[in-house]
Amino acid sequence: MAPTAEIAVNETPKRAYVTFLAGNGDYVKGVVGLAKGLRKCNTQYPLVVAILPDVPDEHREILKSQGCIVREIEPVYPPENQTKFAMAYYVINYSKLRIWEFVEYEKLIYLDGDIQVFDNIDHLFENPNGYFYAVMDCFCEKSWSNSPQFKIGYCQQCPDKVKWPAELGSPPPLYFNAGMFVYEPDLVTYNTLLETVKTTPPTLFAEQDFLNMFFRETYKPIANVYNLVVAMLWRHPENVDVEKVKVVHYCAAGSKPWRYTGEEENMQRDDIKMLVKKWWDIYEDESLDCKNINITKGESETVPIEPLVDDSLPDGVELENSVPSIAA
Ligand SMILES: O=c1ccn([C@@H]2O[C@H](COP(=O)(O)OP(=O)(O)O)[C@@H](O)[C@H]2O)c(=O)[nH]1
Ligand SMILES: OC[C@H]1O[C@H](O[C@@H]2[C@@H](O)[C@H](O)[C@@H](O)[C@H](O)[C@@H]2O)[C@H](O)[C@@H](O)[C@H]1O
Ligand SMILES: [Mn+2]
Repeated sequence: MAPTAEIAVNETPKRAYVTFLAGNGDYVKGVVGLAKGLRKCNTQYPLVVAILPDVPDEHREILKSQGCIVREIEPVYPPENQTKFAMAYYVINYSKLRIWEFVEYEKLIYLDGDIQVFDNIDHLFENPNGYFYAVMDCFCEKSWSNSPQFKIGYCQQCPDKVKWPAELGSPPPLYFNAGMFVYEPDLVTYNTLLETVKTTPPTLFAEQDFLNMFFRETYKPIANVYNLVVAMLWRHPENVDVEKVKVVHYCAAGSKPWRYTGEEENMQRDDIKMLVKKWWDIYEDESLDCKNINITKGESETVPIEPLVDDSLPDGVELENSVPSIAA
């Protein structure tokens, strides 16, 4: 029956998680933590790391020893500009756009290196194709202070608290955080992205703003359990149930676990300390190191995936049904 088996294998849709690593600094710790966290929650899929040429060999070997698929990409730069990004280093984040070229995969989930996955989210791959799935961001942190939303005090997480002024026209379209998204790579989109970026004046949040503009028509919000931007804990606690959170995004100033000192604003919160410890528990767990894994062939622990029940979206925002697949 070999031919059927071969056809079956060829038709298996290739899926993976993908992250991005630049420079010779300490973000490699974030990616190692992410690789171990994905392993701990028994994902069926590999982690691809798109690296810039400046990532040193030593870091590349560390990632390979943790079972990552390491792929070097060329940088992508925005057009010459006088823009003051919210963070100067954001200019390198345009290189994330290269992951649309990974067309050997049918669908990918992108995760920033400062993200940790604490519960299996493989079911997100079952969401209907043709859309860009991501979690809505928050505009309340100081990093947004040069934005019109911040100056007005408007945030999409609580659109009724400070309403968008009618004189400014309709409220901005729903805006996602680009630290986590579900997408389908394809070369037409890839080439259009690269062409469009050449003529798009950069703005505060660099490639995050660009991706929000580019995918505005196909963006579908998913629950914040899939990308908890930690600032939500103090900016919109009413929208967060930390017990249900599956993915944590350590993007607030001072919250990167591998650099955590507890000195910055909000970093002495019990929930931040708990989430940083959760990250370290995985990072330091040697049983999760790739070389120590000895799954007997054919055995794998199926992770129960509880149905997503989320009532934390602001009124009027439709949530894409992230229907969990039944574990195979
Ligand atoms: O020096 C750096 C800065 C950023 N990144 C990558 O770019 C992503 C986006 O940057 P960051 O998460 O710091 O942005 P934030 O989400 O905090 O705004 C990181 O998660 C890393 O994957 C990196 O590899 N090296
Ligand atoms: O290059 C722009 C970056 O913009 C986003 O980070 C922001 C955003 O989350 C704000 O809402 C927070 O206030 C801020 O702290 C944080 O840095 C993405 O997480 C990151 O992947 C990347 O796209
Ligand atoms: Mn991030």
